[in-house]
Amino acid sequence: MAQSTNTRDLVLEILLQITRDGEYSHIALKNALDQYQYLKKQDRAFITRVVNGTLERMIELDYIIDQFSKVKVNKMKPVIRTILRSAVYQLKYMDSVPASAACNEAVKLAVNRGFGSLRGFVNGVLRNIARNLSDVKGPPKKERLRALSVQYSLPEWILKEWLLEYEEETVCAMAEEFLNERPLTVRFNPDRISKEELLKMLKAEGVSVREVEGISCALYLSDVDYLMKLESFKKGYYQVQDKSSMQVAMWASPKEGDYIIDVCAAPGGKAIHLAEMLRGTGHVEARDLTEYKVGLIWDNIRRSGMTNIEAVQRDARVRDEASVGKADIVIADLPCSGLGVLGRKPDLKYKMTQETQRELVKLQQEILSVTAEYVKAGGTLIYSTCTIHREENERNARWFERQFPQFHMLRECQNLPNRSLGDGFYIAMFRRT
Ligand SMILES: C[S@@+](CC[C@H](N)C(=O)[O-])C[C@H]1O[C@@H](n2cnc3c(N)ncnc32)[C@H](O)[C@@H]1O
Repeated sequence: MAQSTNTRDLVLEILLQITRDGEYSHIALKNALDQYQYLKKQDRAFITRVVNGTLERMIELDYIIDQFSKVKVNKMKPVIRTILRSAVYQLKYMDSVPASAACNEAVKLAVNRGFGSLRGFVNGVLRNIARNLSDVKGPPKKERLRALSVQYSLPEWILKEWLLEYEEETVCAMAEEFLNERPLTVRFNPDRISKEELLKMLKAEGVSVREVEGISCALYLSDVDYLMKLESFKKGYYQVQDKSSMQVAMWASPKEGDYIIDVCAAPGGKAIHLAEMLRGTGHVEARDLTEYKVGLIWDNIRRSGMTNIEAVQRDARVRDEASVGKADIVIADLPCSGLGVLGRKPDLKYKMTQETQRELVKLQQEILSVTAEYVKAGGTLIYSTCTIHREENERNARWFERQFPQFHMLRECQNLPNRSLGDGFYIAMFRRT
């Protein structure tokens, strides 16, 4: 693989945006790949792989670097530590990159970024790592948390929390799962295109497709270079949506003519699924907080071709008098710590803190209290998150039942991240009596 310094500079820039400037990984990557559409397919794949891989394995990479550098990673300048991290990722996890290329290109990057005085340091640390990588031992087993943290690149506080709630075997299986490559899952609208026609179209576009067991309108796509460029995507035949998140509309099972409010809907996956299930009848109001998010929903609505759905800017914490007692179904797919989707958004594990998690539990309760009122008698409320943290899930559901006895729970489910089930996800369905 002969990636140029420019490609690696792009990797460096994206990683800095994420780790130094706080941008979300999926947004930083998407913006860069949108901007550099002209790059060769293999360069784009290299950028995606190194950015995601470096984030996925960052704790382990830092541990390795710290074994060979006098200056510890957390004391380094952001540019230098980011160059070293992504170079060590290539050394350890990308057989296709020769060690000499990973080291030389890292030195060039440091020089180009104005750190010529550190070329000897970068070169020395990386060559030393390249020579001795196979001898690096993890922390001793007696430091159990630290050893697991380095093995799975998960912050210790997250592991500690999960170990209180799940068996160690389960925690390790989930942690392992987050490091596996995840398929791109899409849901197509059978009213717009038959499965046979879509499979034919995707094949002609060079995309490999696998069917999803148990969900006839879902497909796994691979060999996708740039989704937005595919005619099949632009025509709105399908939406990107994980298998577990498709459960929301399937559980809600709307009937023709239903009025549905999705109070936190962007980018619109579940709301559009519901609009499709209404088959042109009824109405879905897909709300979100900001103009930007509402714009994202509109983009997807337009692409989907559905006309029984609209996107509306509204703060779910603020009571909307006009909606009280009006909805057959309310979807509360609320902001959460997102620790069930670390396989897709690896940076979340470094951004999330216990304090933020606690604040999110309060926010979820606040939004549930306001929006539950929109459900009409006999109507349904679905609460969901993409996390596996019980405080945000089962315990919030119990809290809701105590606070709102006019609702009773019909069913709930905690999906743990798993290759066949999809992302980590929680759903609870309540009926208003
Ligand atoms: C888990 S995401 C929703 C995903 C969406 N249901 C889907 O299937 O595509 C949570 C959403 O809540 C939105 N949000 C956060 N605070 C909000 C608030 N106070 N009012 C409305 N939406 C809010 C976020 O902007 C984010 O888009």
